[in-house]
Parts: sequence; structure tokens; C-alpha cells
Amino acid sequence: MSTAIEIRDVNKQFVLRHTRSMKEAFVWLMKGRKGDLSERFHALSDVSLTIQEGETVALLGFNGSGKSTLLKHISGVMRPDTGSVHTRGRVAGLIEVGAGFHPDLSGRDNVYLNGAILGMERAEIEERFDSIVEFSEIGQFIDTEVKFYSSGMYLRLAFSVAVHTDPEVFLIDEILAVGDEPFQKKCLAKIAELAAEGKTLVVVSHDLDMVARICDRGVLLDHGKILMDGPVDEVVERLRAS
Ligand SMILES: Nc1ncnc2c1ncn2[C@@H]1O[C@H](COP(=O)(O)OP(=O)(O)OP(=O)(O)O)[C@@H](O)[C@H]1O
Repeated sequence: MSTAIEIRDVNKQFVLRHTRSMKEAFVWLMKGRKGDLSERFHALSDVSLTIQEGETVALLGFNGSGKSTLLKHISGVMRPDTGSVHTRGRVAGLIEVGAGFHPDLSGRDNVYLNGAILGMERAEIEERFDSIVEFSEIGQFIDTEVKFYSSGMYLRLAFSVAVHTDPEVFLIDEILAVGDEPFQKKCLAKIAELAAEGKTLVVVSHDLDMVARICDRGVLLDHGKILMDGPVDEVVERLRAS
């Protein structure tokens, strides 16, 4: 089995910009701009994680623990300040609803745009177009500009494009929550199918029962650090106990 995702010593800081009073800014200027008006915040601290091909991994933790930030590093939309992230094979991420979609274009044009962003050739998209639309159940709305879509409709199309790219690594953040129940079930069945085919999955969700069903391994994050890494049931139990 080979490595699908290799994360080594990743650190990521964000700058927290506070609103300052005129007085504070004046004092800061008078002191010769010493010190920093902004504060730095460690979103990820020395995170190392190796995920093998075919593993199904849940990133778990309380709000703000760094799960989405870590997933964005794996997808490549964020880069670490220090450390490295390597992935192998085609990566498709469902991280933010509507990301990679252009609001003024129709669903049809966005399938081509999003498919290209996810690394598909035009001929591949053409070949899979009908199947993408069928899975999404968008129907006649495929020729409507996506700015008129509901968040559930966005999700349907984005999920459908992503699974049709035939990714080796599939990343999913919370967003399934915006789909209605029948579509969520359909997505979960599709995700289980991908896992059974040996694809690598990394999932972020607060739905602990759902992740325990679809993932084997759990990684618990706390204040940007990995606190526990092991069988998903044990990690879920630890999270529930904390
Ligand atoms: N672009 C950004 N700029 C500044 N701070 C950010 C940015 N992105 C995330 N953060 C901060 O980093 C921390 C970790 O955020 P992240 O979204 O990774 O947490 P999470 O574990 O996914 O949380 P949740 O369960 O609420 O989705 C949070 O405190 C968040 O405010």
C-alpha cells in the first residue's frame, strides 16, 4: 500500500485583526510603531499525519480546532507557513459550497469550469455530462445561472461533478449538511462506494454517528494539534467524553 497524503510538521498562523480605538492607534504611532497591532494565532501547530491509499479518515474536534484548515492544506487551497503537504493522485474536494463555481454562468457551463478545475479533460466532461446532471437531479435548472441556485442545489451539482472526476483522494467538509435527506443518503451511499473501491477519504463532520459509519480512522484535533489518532470509534468516544 502506498502513501496518499503526507503531512509533515505543518504550521499555520493567522493574523487576527482587532478593531482598535483611535487612542490605541495614536499611542502606537507615538511609541514609534513598536509592537504589533495585530495578534497571531496558531491554527495548526506541528501537525504530521500520514494517510495511506484507501484509508477512510475522519478529522474530528470542537469548533475552531483546525479541521477545515487542515483539509484546505490537503486540497492545496492553503499553503503552510512551514512544513510540507504532499498528495498522490487526483484530489477532489468538497470544501466550501459554491467554491469553484462562477455565479453568472449556468449550471452547464459550471460543470465544464469546475470539471476543468478538478483536472478533467473537456472530452471526459462531455462524456460524463449526462451522468453528472442525472446524479445531481438538477434537471431543467442546468441552464439557469447558478446565482439563482439554493445552497442545496449548489451542493448537488458540486458533489456530482466531484465524484465524476474519479478522484483517488476525496475530501469532504461538513457541507453535506445542506443537502436534503434523500440527497444526503445518496451522497453517503456514493461515498461508501468510493471507499469500497479503495479511494482515500478524508471527512470533516460534527455528525459523529455518520463519520463512524463511513470512516475507519479518526484524528482528533485540539487547538491546532493532533491529540489522538486511532480507530474512529475510540476517537469518537474520547471526543464525546471531553
Ligand atoms: N482565513 C482565516 N483567517 C483568520 N483566521 C482563520 C482563517 N481560517 C480559519 N481561521 C481560524 O482558525 C481556527 C481554526 O479554524 P477551522 O475552520 O480550521 O476550525 P474547525 O475545526 O474546522 O472548526 P468548525 O468545527 O467550527 O468548522 C479558527 O479559530 C478560525 O477562526
